[in-house]
Amino acid sequence: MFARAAVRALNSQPRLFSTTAARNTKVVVLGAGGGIGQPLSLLLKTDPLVTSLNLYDIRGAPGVAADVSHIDTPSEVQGFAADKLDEALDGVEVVVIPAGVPRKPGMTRDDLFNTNASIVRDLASAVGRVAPTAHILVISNPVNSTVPIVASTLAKAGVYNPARVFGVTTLDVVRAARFTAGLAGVHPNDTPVPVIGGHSGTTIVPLLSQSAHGKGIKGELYDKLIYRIQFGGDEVVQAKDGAGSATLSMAYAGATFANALFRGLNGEKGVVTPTFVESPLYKDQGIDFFSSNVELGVNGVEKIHPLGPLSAEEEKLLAACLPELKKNIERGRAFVESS
Ligand SMILES: NC(=O)c1ccc[n+]([C@@H]2O[C@H](COP(=O)([O-])OP(=O)(O)OC[C@H]3O[C@@H](n4cnc5c(N)ncnc54)[C@H](O)[C@@H]3O)[C@@H](O)[C@H]2O)c1
Ligand SMILES: O=C(O)C[C@H](O)C(=O)O
Repeated sequence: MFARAAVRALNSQPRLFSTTAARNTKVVVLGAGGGIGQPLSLLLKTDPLVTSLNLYDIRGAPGVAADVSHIDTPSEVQGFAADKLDEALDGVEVVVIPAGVPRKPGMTRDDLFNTNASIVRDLASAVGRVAPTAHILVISNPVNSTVPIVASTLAKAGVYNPARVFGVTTLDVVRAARFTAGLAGVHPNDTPVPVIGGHSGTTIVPLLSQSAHGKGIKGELYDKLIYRIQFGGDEVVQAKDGAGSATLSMAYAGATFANALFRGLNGEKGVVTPTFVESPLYKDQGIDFFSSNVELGVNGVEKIHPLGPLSAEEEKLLAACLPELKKNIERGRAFVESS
């Protein structure tokens, strides 16, 4: 069904579904009945590295599971109703969380905080209790705050391992490659663009200077491309006109990142992609979470790569990113502390 790309080296564009060998991976999707959850569950069902797929939501997961389970791939699918969260988490190695409300036109991701913070905290708390060694992939917005919420919730329970908590920023990487390829007139596979920082507006920092085809884009075209990558989410929110935000491209991005993690857990070397994790890069400025190229391995986060050389424009983008990111992270942390 999907082109199987060869093992990707540093800075190459991650693709669905690269794999080198079979592996048993038990995965759960929390929020599987939603706009992202449904197509993401479909894609995970077709991932050859997934052997068991549990689908949980406060509504609709058993129906989605019955549907997806008919797809003729080897993995076993089970659906879990609202009161069966612990059963859904039992024995899982990877937890993917797209649960929570999406934006409507005029809203920022931060406007979702009041609803999604407690959803994510409560799910993280259940993961900490039932599957404390699982890897957690956070999709629910605002990612800049929900990842610190997951980390602080697990820390409170005494089970936090920073190598196992990931904010999924792959959609920014997917958009950067697609938009840059469109301008350069080349294939997106040939235009990987590292995207660093966080996942909202100006905290999204694309490093076009590190992209073979991006580095030649200058002036007004450069400004427009950066804006489009940073505010790609708004483009979809406006086009959907009140019916939500990106779901299909996000499902693709989520399945792509999950596959990269499965490959790392499988022992494959050189699996490198940007993700929002606890990071030493800006800790000296009080910023404990940051997205950058991360090597994924058998323990989750294997190595956080240095950013590499930045252009003068990128230094400016980063200067605008850091204070906003710091605020978002602190908001997430404070929420758990006061819970
Ligand atoms: N990280 C990213 O790049 C990215 C991209 C797109 C969307 N998102 C975010 O993903 C989230 C989901 O978006 P969507 O379009 O799928 O929304 P949606 O409303 O279509 O689906 C959300 C699902 O979560 C479920 N849910 C709510 N509370 C739950 C709980 N406590 N436990 C389990 N399930 C629960 C709902 O029943 C619903 O089925 C939003 O917060 C959105 O902003 C993130
Ligand atoms: O824009 C949104 O609210 C959803 C998501 O974060 C996106 O980037 O599409």
